Amino acid sequence: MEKRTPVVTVENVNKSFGDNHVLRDFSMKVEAGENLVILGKSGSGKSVLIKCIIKLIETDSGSITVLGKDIDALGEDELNRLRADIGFLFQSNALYDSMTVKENLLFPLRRHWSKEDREKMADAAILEALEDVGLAHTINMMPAELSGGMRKRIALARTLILRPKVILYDEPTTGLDPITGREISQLMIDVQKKYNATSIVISHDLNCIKMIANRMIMLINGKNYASGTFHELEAATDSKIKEFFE
Ligand SMILES: Nc1ncnc2c1ncn2[C@@H]1O[C@H](COP(=O)(O)OP(=O)(O)OP(=O)(O)O)[C@@H](O)[C@H]1O
Repeated sequence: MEKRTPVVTVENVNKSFGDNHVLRDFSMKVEAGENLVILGKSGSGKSVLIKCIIKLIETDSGSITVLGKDIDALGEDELNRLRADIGFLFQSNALYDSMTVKENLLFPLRRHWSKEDREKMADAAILEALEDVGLAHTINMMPAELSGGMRKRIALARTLILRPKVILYDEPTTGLDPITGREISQLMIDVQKKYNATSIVISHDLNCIKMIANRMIMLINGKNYASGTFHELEAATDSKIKEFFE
């Protein structure tokens, strides 16, 4: 895909829960190869927005196009195929505690690869994904035997195994110490370079954001309030933007 093609387009999206109007005519475009960070206060709707992008949550109005497909026009099978191209790294990692690292990585392949492909290629794919995150030696370990940073890496490896074109990260460094947070941020940069994936990252962590963001969007009062590079927004005089950097 050539540079500057929108990979995700969100147009005038509204989403309410009862009388809680979370997204208000929210619009954004994300271009191929970008590392876009969405910054907003707790409860501002960042998770709701990325869940709308993979249709885990239905919007009330507006449109969302991902990799050229209007997600509201897709049937269940097409939506599933599209979801294989979109990696979602949950804040909780969502690893299965009763499965080994290898079994955790096999899980998405069971859903999206044929039995024949799995028999031929799963072992090599699992090893490569683990090598990408520097954890090949943990292949037979259980998640409980790993540190928080290692679990985050395994969750990322499980996302990478399907070679997603778009990766959605929900607060990837929350709960990690600053050094581990930096390592994860560096890994996200490395992954973006290796696979030329497009990343949409929700984060409050200014150190992480400063490292990874090519561009940022401020989600304020349900709207795309401002967009720019870290340095542009850091230098903004608008009080609503300034408070994030203080
Ligand atoms: N399934 C749901 N049902 C009802 N309300 C919801 C649901 N999901 C989210 N909300 C509400 O939508 C608002 C935005 O939530 P969201 O999780 O997107 O916030 P956030 O910006 O990601 O916050 P944080 O940084 O704390 O994770 C909150 O008021 C939340 O209570």
